[in-house]
Amino acid sequence: MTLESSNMTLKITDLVKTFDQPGGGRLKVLDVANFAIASGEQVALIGESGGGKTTLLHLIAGLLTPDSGSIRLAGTDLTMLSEQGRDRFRASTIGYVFQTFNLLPAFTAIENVRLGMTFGHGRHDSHRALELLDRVGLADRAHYRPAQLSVGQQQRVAIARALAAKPKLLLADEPTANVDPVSAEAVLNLIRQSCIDEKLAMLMVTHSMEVAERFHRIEKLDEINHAFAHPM
Ligand SMILES: Nc1ncnc2c1ncn2[C@@H]1O[C@H](COP(=O)(O)OP(=O)(O)OP(=O)(O)O)[C@@H](O)[C@H]1O
Repeated sequence: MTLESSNMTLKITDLVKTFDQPGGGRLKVLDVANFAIASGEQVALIGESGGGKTTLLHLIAGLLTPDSGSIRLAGTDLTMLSEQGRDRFRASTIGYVFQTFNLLPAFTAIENVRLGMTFGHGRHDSHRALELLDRVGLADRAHYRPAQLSVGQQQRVAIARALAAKPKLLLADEPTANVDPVSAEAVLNLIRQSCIDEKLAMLMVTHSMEVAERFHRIEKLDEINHAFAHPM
């Protein structure tokens, strides 16, 4: 492994992704020659609606597979793994914060956080789960279910869950889109500080230039993606 690649948490090369179109034919959504994130680096991803930002995050998370190209994450090429292998790798290597939180409604805050560890660590570590809830300011809400929490609190639980398995890369897809402006500020600061504390690299999709400007680097998808709106 070269010095350069050892310092990279993520390295994407010649990535192509197409989708079947409902009316027939395929749409090439992504064609990215090179994209990398260094360890500990915080990158904001901006781009037009429908430009392929979520698709890129899903490929990095191994939730989708590319048509061609490679996605190296913490030294492993995702495209070489089976679906089961990708699931296991994702659980231990990636934290994902969604726009819609995706908490399980029947479980309490601490149970939701512990669920983030189930596959990653193969065990439930209640001490770390409580520590994470404490970090997001919700130690006193550990036994509340999502419906008993405010929207901003729910997103903070989701952040704690994303950190639970000690991942190497945090993916966040417009994590502040559904919270009020005051909570959005708190959620954003929390994600960024948590990544520093946990020595995590981060890729966050945002529509806000004001938010993006606080990151180490801004990546404009439309500039690195040569497939933008390219019907085949
Ligand atoms: N499963 C799918 N089947 C067919 N087309 C898809 C599928 N998923 C996404 N697409 C298409 O891929 C393109 C990119 O979608 P994607 O959700 O990645 O965009 P985005 O940049 O995240 O958009 P937004 O900012 O609006 O959330 C869109 O044109 C969409 O219609």
